[in-house]
Amino acid sequence: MTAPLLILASASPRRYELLTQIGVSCRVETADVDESPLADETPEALVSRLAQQKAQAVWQRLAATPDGLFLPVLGADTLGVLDGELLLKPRDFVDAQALLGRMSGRWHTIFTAVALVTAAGTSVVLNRNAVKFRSVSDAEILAYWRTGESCDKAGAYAIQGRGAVFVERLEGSYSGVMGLPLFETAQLLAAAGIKTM
Ligand SMILES: Cc1cn([C@H]2C[C@H](O)[C@@H](COP(=O)(O)OP(=O)(O)OP(=O)(O)O)O2)c(=O)[nH]c1=O
Repeated sequence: MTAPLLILASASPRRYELLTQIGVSCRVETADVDESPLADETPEALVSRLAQQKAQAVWQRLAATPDGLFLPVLGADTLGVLDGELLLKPRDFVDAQALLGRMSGRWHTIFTAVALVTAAGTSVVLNRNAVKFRSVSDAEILAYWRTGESCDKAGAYAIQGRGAVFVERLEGSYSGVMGLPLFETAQLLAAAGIKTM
């Protein structure tokens, strides 16, 4: 087991897999962060703030421990936007049905922000993706809900799973929609001296 290069401040298994894909070994440490938007906060500001807060909360907790490793801490947040409304994780089937029904046949935006905290401070990058859904019937939405894939995903779908069948077109980063844009993440890590090759 190679020593972790960084701490991943995320419970998302997708983010762990994506970091592993580019050869970055990490240890997962999560922190509870209130993800509710501030008044009049834009989606871009919200997703960037949450990515930073997740990483900074873990950094501060580790720094306070006796063996505070001071390994860099990476955090991320993903959300969708359609007609100015946030597309977050569905609360239940009715919520998922409303989300996917609104997204059916239309373009929506998926934002993912990635934040890296090191002793030198915090850097953050924002990745923006445009996703076009084909038309999705109510019967398909119900069948999709029953797969269980919707519940822990922003926008109630997983592009890396069965949700791929809804995605007619993507302008941006597949890994960014999944929750960790690998090009931007590698750039962020390289700027902090963390090589992926
Ligand atoms: C749109 C989309 C989102 N997602 C996932 C990525 C994230 O895990 C989740 C968005 O919720 P987030 O709050 O960004 O992340 P999380 O709650 O899973 O983990 P943590 O807060 O601890 O970092 O949606 C996919 O897996 N595939 C997709 O196509």
